[in-house]
Amino acid sequence: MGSIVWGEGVEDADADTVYVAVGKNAQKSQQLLHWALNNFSAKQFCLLHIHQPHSRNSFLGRNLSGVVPNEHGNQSVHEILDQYILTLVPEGVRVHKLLIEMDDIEKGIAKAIAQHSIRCLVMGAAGDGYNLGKLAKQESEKAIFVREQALLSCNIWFICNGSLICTRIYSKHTSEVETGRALLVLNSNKEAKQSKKVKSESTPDALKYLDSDDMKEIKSGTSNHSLNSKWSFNNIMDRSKLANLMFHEDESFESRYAMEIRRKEVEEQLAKAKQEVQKMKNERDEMLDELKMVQDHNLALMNQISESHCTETELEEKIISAVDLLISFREKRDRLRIEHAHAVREVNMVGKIGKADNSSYRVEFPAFSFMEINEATHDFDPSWKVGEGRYGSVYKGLLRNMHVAIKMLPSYGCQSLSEFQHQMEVLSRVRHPNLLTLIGSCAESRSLVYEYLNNGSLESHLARKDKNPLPWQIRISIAIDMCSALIFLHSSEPCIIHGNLKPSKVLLDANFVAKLSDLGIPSLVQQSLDSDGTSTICNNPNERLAYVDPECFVTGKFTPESDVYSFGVILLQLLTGRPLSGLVRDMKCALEKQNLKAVLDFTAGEWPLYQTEQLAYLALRCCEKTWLNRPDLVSEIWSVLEPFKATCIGTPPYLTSKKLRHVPSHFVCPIVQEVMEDPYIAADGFTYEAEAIRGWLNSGHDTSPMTNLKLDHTDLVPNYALHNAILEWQQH
Ligand SMILES: Nc1ncnc2c1ncn2[C@@H]1O[C@H](COP(=O)(O)OP(=O)(O)OP(=O)(O)O)[C@@H](O)[C@H]1O
Repeated sequence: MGSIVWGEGVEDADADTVYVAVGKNAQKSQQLLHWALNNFSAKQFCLLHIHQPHSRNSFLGRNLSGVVPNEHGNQSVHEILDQYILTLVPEGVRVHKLLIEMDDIEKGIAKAIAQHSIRCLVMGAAGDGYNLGKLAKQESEKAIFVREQALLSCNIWFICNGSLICTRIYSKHTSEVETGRALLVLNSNKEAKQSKKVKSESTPDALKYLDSDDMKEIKSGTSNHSLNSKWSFNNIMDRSKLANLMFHEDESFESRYAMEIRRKEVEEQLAKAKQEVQKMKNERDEMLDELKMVQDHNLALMNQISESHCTETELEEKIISAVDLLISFREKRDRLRIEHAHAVREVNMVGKIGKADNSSYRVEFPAFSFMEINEATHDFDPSWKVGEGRYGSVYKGLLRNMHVAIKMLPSYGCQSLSEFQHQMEVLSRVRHPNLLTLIGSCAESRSLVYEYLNNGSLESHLARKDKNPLPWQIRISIAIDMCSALIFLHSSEPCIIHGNLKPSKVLLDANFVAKLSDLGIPSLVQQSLDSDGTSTICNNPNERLAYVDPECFVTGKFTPESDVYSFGVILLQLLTGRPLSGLVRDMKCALEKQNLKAVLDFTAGEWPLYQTEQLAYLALRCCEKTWLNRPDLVSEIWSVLEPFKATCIGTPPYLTSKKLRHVPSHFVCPIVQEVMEDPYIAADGFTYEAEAIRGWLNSGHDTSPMTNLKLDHTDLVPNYALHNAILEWQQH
């Protein structure tokens, strides 16, 4: 069915305009208009009338007093509406008119709401039922869309007899419809509360602060009113039914709309989820790429590691084979050295055999005449006498430009000339850096010519303690020198026993190198006294017997252990500087009390206590009465003394004392006792003057000049470091 719309000033209407639906009944319409004017503060109102042209109860033709319609039609409706406005509306309030021609009032109202975006509508509640929902259903989808766009919501106030019956929200897509329905049926406080939420700006002042209780009152008021007027009540119920019906018809549309909204939301969520999934896929792909890279890298590293392992194994094998090769080369080198040494020896032997005179093999041993001896000693001037012992006087002398010490043997030990010379030859072959060198002899005067040592004997140094006491380093160095000489003697073939070891027989050279003197003298002298030729002791009961092995008094014979005993006593004297009496006892006592300091001679300086204690125990063992309990010279005594070599031989502080030592001892060749010009290291580890050690080796020796032990080889290595040190020292 078509419709005609007349609007006067409607184009000026806005969202705040309050529409009042006026009908055929002038009284009710006036009540509506009154109520709207009283309850809305809006400045614009619009009278909405649905004209039913084909109805016999048409509004047209009636006047305010309900007169019959005339033929002027629409013009009359406007007049009537104008009359409403003139009589009811106060000044300052604008009122428009909206006239819609349609046979169905509900459709007309719905159309007006949709077309004019009515937000606020006041209409009668006791009139004919307006089925707004039906209208909505009949509208086309396009119309629905238009209405949804234009009509967000429309508040409808239902007025009956000048009072508000209920309010309703006409909407297609909000839950406010629910609220509207709740208000319409007026059956709960909760619903009334919800109604409060839907108040628009156009809500009448009277309703603005309505709560559930207010709504209850409205309900009760309405109910009371309905009780008073059955017609009104029934009419309201009809309206309620109508509204419910309208609502249910709207419900399917609402649900579709809700579903559409939901669908859109779901689609949006789905799109978001898809984006997320895509993003995660991308991330996963990136991570997979990275993982692949890492795996590749890992594989490459593993390959490298395995290659490294292979290389390592190969290198290890190479090292092992190189070591094997080195060992075999060394063995070969050693074999060659031995062969070389043998070859050299054989060459020397052949050379010697080739010489007509076998005596040339003998060490050249000067024989001095009595005249020379006499001259050297200035006619045995007592002022040139340096000492006198049991076996004769000792003179200092200058013989063939050499400073010598000449020992005059007693005449009672007279031997034949040949015997004396033979004995001299034997003694002259016994050479060691720590043995007083026998330079020559004078058979005529039965004198022996020795190198002269200008630092006197150990006895004299121990006796004058107050004047320049020997430092502990020199004392230990002396013990080392003595031990070295004894090892040499005892290891000689045949074994040579000193047999008269005591401090007076330990002479010190300019460098405080100790040299044992008087080797073989007792036997030389005793041979003439004792027919059996063995070494026996003189039974003089004096102090010198303190150095004699107690077992010799029982057996009457000297043994290598006898020298060890004497060495022990001298070592105790070196440590303590004490007289012989009670020396062993005091040392034992001190060690038992762990108070070595009590007996040590601290004029020698600060002894290294731990090592010194070792020496003290060693000395006591040497002094054991039973020779079996005494320590072995090489394996025990030397092993204790040797570590001191680095500290005590050729090192400060005593070397720095020019008063004591002018030349560092390690600059001096142990064989020739002169500062070395061309130092060479032999197989024994000692350094010698090249010419001296070569002479030693060439004369058939294969033993160390220092230890008399067999040399591993006869190779000599130049000692450049020592050579430089000597040169540097000589320059200063
Ligand atoms: N080569 C020498 N250089 C310097 N002084 C020496 C030399 N030989 C001996 N003397 C000195 O002569 C002193 C006498 O020594 P000698 O060996 O004759 O007798 P002794 O050892 O004192 O006693 P005895 O021989 O009766 O046991 C020594 O104490 C020493 O001072």
